[in-house]
Amino acid sequence: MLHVNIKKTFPHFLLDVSFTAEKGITAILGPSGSGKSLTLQCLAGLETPDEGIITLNDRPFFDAGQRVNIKPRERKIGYMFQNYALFPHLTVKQNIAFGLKGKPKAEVEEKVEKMLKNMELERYGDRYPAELSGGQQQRVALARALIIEPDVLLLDEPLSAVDPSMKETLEQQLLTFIDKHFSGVVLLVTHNLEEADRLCDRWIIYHNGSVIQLGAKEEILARPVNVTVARMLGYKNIFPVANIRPVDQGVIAVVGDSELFMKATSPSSFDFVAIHYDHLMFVENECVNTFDYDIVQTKTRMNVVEAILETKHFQLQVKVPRKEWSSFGQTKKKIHLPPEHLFFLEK
Ligand SMILES: Nc1ncnc2c1ncn2[C@@H]1O[C@H](COP(=O)(O)OP(=O)(O)OP(=O)(O)O)[C@@H](O)[C@H]1O
Repeated sequence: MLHVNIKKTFPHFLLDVSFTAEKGITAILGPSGSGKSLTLQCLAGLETPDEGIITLNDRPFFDAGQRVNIKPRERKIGYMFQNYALFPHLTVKQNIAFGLKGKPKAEVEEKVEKMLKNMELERYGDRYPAELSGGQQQRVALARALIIEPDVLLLDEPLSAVDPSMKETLEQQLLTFIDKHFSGVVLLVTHNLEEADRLCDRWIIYHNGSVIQLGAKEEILARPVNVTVARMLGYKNIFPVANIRPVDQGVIAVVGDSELFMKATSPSSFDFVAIHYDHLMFVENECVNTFDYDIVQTKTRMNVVEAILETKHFQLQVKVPRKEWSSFGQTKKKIHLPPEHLFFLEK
């Protein structure tokens, strides 16, 4: 298990993060400038934290208190940089061998040959990066990171430079090659929610140099801890709560001049109530949390309709498959907010 608890101060930025990561791929997800790459650099030993510790299975890489700071090479951390950062003047073989500098020639050659085979690059060893496709460059970068037989693999925005038409293929390819040839801790930095969703089951959410939520992806998606995380995850239906009162089997939240029944316990503090658009339901009959609506706006994207609905009390944003929209959304004119899917959010 990788254990990270570090602080690093710059004149205009404070990184103060604590998390653990186990075998498998964990996403570090957050907006630009939130400290994701800086964390990877501290892990790899390219930046030195001011305070804290970094350990892998209790082996310290860094411990400010004990004055431990293991050299980058000795940490056995594979690092795939943003945009791959391949050396343009070196061949594929030389790029892959880069991390083995100082090792006996025969050992280097043997390892490079094996890596070329593993990454299906046998025919490209003597080419230069500019003579490769995007997918081949990606595999060279992965080979260069894996050749040191790392215990931890760091991937910094591995798909950000990829042409959108190739993204899905290269994403799948990356996943396949990692699955086949690496079994340790992988940290994947991204600011792309869909990418994190497809590649990782565990997420660490960054904001302004701090971890604001971490855990299983499904739990984070279902229950973001605050409005910042909720907005990052694409929640649009977030309403300020004026007051709450406990009732039988739940809580009533006063939202504007309306009341919403929630299957929840009274929180100690509350600012907003939220619901994911997946949980909104078009209905015909009147029941609790059911509102008539007018359609204010619709946008059709591929097979999905995004619509803004206006009830007497608030606007709701829905996203439904086109088929469902034509059979329900346009005709039923009542929307239901299921009490079990409404939850409280803090600022
Ligand atoms: N060596 C440095 N000196 C001063 N400030 C730095 C240094 N390295 C990073 N920072 C600052 O730390 C902050 C976080 O940078 P970082 O590159 O980690 O962000 P990020 O989340 O990876 O962003 P992006 O997604 O855009 O790559 C930024 O405000 C950056 O300016």
